[in-house]
Amino acid sequence: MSNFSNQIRLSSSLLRRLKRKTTTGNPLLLLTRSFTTTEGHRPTIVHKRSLDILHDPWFNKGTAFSMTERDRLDLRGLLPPNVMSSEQQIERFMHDLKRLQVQARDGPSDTNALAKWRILNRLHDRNETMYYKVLIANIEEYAPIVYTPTVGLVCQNYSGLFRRPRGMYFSAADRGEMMSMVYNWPADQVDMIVVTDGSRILGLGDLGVQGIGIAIGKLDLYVAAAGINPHRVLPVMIDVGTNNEKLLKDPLYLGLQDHRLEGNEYLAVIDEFMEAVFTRWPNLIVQFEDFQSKWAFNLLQRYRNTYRMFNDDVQGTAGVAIAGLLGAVRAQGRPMIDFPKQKIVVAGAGSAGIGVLNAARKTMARMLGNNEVAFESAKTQFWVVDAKGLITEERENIDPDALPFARNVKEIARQGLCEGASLEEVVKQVKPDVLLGLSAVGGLFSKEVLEALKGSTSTRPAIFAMSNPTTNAECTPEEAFSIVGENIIFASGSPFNDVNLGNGRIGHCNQGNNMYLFPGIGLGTLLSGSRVISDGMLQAAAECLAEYMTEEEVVNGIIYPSISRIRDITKEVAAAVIKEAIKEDLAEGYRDMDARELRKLNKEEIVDFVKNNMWNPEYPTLVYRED
Ligand SMILES: NC(=O)C1=CN([C@@H]2O[C@H](COP(=O)(O)OP(=O)(O)OC[C@H]3O[C@@H](n4cnc5c(N)ncnc54)[C@H](O)[C@@H]3O)[C@@H](O)[C@H]2O)C=CC1
Ligand SMILES: CC(=O)C(=O)O
Ligand SMILES: [Mg+2]
Repeated sequence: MSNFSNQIRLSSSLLRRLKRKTTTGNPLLLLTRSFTTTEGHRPTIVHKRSLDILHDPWFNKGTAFSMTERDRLDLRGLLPPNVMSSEQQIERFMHDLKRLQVQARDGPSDTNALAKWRILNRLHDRNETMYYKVLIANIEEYAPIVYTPTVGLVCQNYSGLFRRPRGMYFSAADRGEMMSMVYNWPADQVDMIVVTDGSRILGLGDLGVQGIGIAIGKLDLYVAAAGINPHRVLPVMIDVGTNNEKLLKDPLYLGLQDHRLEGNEYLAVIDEFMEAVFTRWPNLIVQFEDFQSKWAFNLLQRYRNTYRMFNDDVQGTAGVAIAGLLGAVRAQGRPMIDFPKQKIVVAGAGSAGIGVLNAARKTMARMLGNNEVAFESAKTQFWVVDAKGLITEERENIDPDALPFARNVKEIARQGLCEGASLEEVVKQVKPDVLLGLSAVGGLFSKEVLEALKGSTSTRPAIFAMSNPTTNAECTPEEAFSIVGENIIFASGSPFNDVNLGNGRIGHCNQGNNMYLFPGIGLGTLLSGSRVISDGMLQAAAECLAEYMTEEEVVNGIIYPSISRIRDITKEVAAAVIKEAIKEDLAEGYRDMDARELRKLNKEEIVDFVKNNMWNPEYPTLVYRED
């Protein structure tokens, strides 16, 4: 049946209902309006009324319910009589929120930030559409509140902040029950799950069940940046215990007070969860977030060829780093193809560091001819330093994931280095083009390390202090610009203000965070209908981000877009992911757009297809129907 005749059918049932319920307003006027309704404004059918609607953030519009809708949904008398526009609602809300900012002193991570999070969270609880409208319109200001750095503070304080539950909790105590309990979630369709086991939340370590905050924050960006419908996202916490002794002793801790499951017992819980969610929602995409490194790689290999899933810390971070590293090459006035000549020191060999190293090595190898020799030679561009210093082949009990990057001892001796050499020593001897931190150690790029970087052979040394949240950044932009020099390229994982270099010049602080990629990877995968997320799709996402920046921007030290452009870059990234899925013959299509139709689209049409499928925070017309 065409949309138009659908509308007629709806309209006549609407008319019957209006005749029964409406005491004011002209039903015919409403009927006429619904005749002109377009596809995008089709009414939303709801199966609840009255207070149940007002208490449901998915459907609630608060004071913006029109009088006819109040009658239709039995809301008359349950709201103050003045009907507000959504603009007026937001004006009132923002007035309240802005009052807090007056005394804010220390930037986004001070205590006012937590108060702002509370206010925003309360809005999310009562009116989801309005919440996302506020977030999207003010993304630059509130991304640091719903995401890093404040989300870290929220996770640390989650037991105290907990009011209404959001998302689902699967615990070790639910073994054998997950296949049925997954049906407790009210939505018949879920597109995106972000799941964590809370074992490594940002750089804050094991926060157990409190890690749910990061899944919620990431999904906020899925809605705000990628336009994933908020009714179809699900934050998940898998509580397999915690090894955080403080939480184990805290009587107010909300999670299981046992040590973490290990080995096969752990795997059995994650396996059961994956099977349950993909059984109920076969078209789902699952993003793994903030799993400690020992499980991050293992689970990625275990599931990536079977399920639509990816690990954001390993794969999303890698793509963002590659885009930034290519930007840094361009900023030196060199073509991207010169990337394989860069000397890169990486501090941190966990899930994020190793993910970046593998992806950077592959990118270099591709540029050098994409063969075994190129792959071997590319690895000599990296020096990896972890908690025990420079990693060489002499390292005892070396982590297998770090092994490919262990330096040859003889070769390193010629550079005046040895196993376990300090970061300062490595930087001094290597004179790298890039110093990249994913160590979770705040201040690791000390004055001495930054002084050593002054000896870099690059015309524009690049510093990536990517650890989160703010206090875990390896250095601040002020430290970097003042010690290494004004010509550097700087990026940090959490937002910092740009640095005033005097004489009207600005030291640009880029935010090098996987938020520029994961929403587009998820959206592109969803709309392509690919059943897996291939390396090629991830590479396409990274290249799209790299190419998004203009020559003028990179020359000025701007290697990532401003957060205010996150919805636009996400649309482009999603389109690039779809294009690659089509190229690799992985695309199976989405809804009416089957694989054959998808293959016919040109680049611009793919971008339009993405744009048309992004959810916008507009109130839909609600129509009640009994179950
Ligand atoms: N900006 C972004 O988009 C992202 C940032 N991250 C950040 O990266 C950090 C690390 O994450 P993971 O790799 O998963 O953690 P992890 O705990 O698995 O790895 C940390 C690594 O740092 C090393 N390390 C510790 N102390 C060190 C020191 N003094 N010198 C050199 N290395 C040292 C450890 O040995 C380990 O190899 C976290 O702070 C996280 O927030 C992670 C993903 C994305
Ligand atoms: C950004 C992110 O995913 C992290 O810090 O873990
Ligand atoms: Mg993460």
